[in-house]
Amino acid sequence: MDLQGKTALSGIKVKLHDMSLRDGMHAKQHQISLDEMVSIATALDEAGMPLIEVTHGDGLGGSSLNYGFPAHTDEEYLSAVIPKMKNAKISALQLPGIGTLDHLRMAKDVGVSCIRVATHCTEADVSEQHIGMSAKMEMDTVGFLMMAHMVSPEKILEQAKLMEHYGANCIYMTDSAGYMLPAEVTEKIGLLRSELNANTEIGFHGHHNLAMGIANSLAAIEAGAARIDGSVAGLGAGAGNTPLEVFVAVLDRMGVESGVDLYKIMDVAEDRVVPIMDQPIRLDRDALTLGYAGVYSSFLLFAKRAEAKYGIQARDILVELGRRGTVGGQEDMIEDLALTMAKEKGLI
Ligand SMILES: C[C@H](O)CC(=O)C(=O)O
Ligand SMILES: [Mn+2]
Repeated sequence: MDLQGKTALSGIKVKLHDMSLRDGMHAKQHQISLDEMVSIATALDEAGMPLIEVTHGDGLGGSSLNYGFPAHTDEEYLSAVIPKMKNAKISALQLPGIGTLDHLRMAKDVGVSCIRVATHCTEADVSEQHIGMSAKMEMDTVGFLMMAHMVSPEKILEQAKLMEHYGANCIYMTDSAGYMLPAEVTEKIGLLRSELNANTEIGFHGHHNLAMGIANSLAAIEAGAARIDGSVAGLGAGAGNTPLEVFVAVLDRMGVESGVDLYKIMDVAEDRVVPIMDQPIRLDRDALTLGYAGVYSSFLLFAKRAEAKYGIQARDILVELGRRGTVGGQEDMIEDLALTMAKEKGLI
């Protein structure tokens, strides 16, 4: 049975980038074992996934009281996975201020091919050193602008141009809160595509907090994005990332070439990723609140833990975090806020 119809995207090629073993680390409180990492990464490689990200959820050097201590160091994870890859390239995320240039050198030494330097969407200027060094080491160098719903298309473009100028060969527009609707993705990616250098690739990283992961990723491709992030079975922060096995099925139906085998990636989801989940990745009321209120997806488990500790509903904490315009890096404010709210309510 021919399941494909001809669509406006037929024949387009897109590069998928798996986040299960990096963004998924948030959902696993950074406790994925080495065996689980290797088992999922080798199955993804076998399925034809071209790029796989591996590190602490908050990138190289994320291991800390603020972000959470992982089961293993980044170097241990990377050194376990990279030698097992037949075709897939491994990327590492790096947030300046968390990851250092020494982490970057370590990543290069153990065989990481792609460095993604992430900053808040108004702070690209802090990425100059990291992007510059990664480009100098001739790595695939990506600038990753987080919480991109908080600013105008023109601001995103201004920040993207800085990253491009520092040496990034690809710029990501990142919907960290899963807040965006397709029209916003179209506008922002479209502006980047028309104004950045023609040989600079554009990427999109979505979260599924309003169930828009697939629709937003399609809008991004239509507007000119060549790389799309997602994670198998959606294993990622909040309601997870764009679920890759679903996205591959949709791309197949649309005639878009991803090079990923649909049945094999379905099996990775079912047989390897779902069994390691601590809780089902689903749009519960708290994950939905992230998307509705525009809150950083990694805050979800922090808010749930604060609810358990102080008796304030995670939803109320998240709404207040959104109202205050908090961004990644302010994880310590969550407990502080819950404590204040509990005192105001006379709970403690
Ligand atoms: C450090 C964050 O988890 C990066 C990311 O995946 C996002 O902003 O979304
Ligand atoms: Mn993310």
